[in-house]
Amino acid sequence: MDVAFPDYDYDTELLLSSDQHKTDLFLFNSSQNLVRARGVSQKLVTPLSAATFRHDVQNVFDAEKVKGVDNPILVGAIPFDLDQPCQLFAPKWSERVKPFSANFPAFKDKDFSHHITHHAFTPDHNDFVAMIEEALITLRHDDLKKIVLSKTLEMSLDKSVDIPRLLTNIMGQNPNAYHFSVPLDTGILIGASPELLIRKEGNILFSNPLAGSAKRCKDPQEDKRVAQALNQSEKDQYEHRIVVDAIRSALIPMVESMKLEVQPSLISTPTMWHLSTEIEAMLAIDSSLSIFDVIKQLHPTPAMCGTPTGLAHDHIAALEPHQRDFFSGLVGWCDAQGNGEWAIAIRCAEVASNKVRLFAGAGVVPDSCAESEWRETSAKMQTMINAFGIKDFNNDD
Ligand SMILES: C=C(O[C@@H]1C=C(C(=O)O)C=C[C@H]1O)C(=O)O
Repeated sequence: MDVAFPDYDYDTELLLSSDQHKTDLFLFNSSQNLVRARGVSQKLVTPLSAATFRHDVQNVFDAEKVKGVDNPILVGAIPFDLDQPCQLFAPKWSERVKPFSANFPAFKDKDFSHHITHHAFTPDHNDFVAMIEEALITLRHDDLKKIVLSKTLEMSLDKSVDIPRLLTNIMGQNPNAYHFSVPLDTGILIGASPELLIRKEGNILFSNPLAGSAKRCKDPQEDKRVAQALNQSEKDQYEHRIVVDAIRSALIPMVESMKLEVQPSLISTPTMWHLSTEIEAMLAIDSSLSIFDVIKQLHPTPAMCGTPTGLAHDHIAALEPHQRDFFSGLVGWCDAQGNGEWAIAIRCAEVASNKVRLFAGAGVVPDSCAESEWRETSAKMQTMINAFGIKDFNNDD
């Protein structure tokens, strides 16, 4: 396939080379940075919640510096549950360059397609509805205010997935997303997330939480109506406010100042509308906080978990029949100065040869409807279904 990357003085052959299928190639692309890394110099699996985490990170960076790496980085994935092991690594080779420009060409690789030979939702449609209804009872009688519940779709495909082509297609179909391809022990975590938990550059923090969603429509007028309805939906505004309030409260003790929009704005992906709030905050100039310290205070936000966090976490463990692992966790990178960028691992797939697992979650508040949440999660999965070029599958069933 012939793809031109404008304003990009880089060897795209190498970027999208077939080496991507090797389990040691990492990519993270945002509007600010393109980080690529290859080869594992040191692994770091310490859970973020462990008392030794900060120390272990420092040891990795110190050892890299001894090896002669001037500005070492750590890249990889952090699980949804911070008590579980991370999969981070200091790469043998890495670079952080200008990202693909905003002119990144939207395109679709029409010849890239897959057929599903077997699939299974966990929970299935009936069990999902029962799970949401159980959550709704708890929401009405407990201190729980919001909970995010999810489903997974496991698929066997007719052929092994060509990861570089999948990544190209993901980027072409979702030009404004956070693109990532992260090697895990069990496969490759790859996707186009619309949501940034945190970016840190010096003492400036930036977060862009999303919550409140609607499926986009093909008809432009209907699509506009859907967006307006989302903007005016009290249920979705409430769902969104919970997330923004939680992030603001977590940041306040750490920062000197903060700027955020009073009202959320509407953003769209090719498949979804979302309510979005941009939050910018300044740490004290002499702050020694690293991006991991900030993540520990923020993650999981009520966009991925619920509120109050601990209670929502316990209910998720009790209600969801599957393990989330890295889904709704974080993917990104961090340097030795504590800067970095971590997107939320959603609209993504875990791929191992021809086996694929998708995931989608939705925020549940007292006014939620179980069937609507099933449809919302199906619509969210469509990002990756489209990226794989899967056409003969109605994921709403
Ligand atoms: C959990 C997902 O999405 C999250 C949940 C949203 C919601 O409940 O409205 C919106 C965006 C994300 O914060 C997902 O895509 O799987």
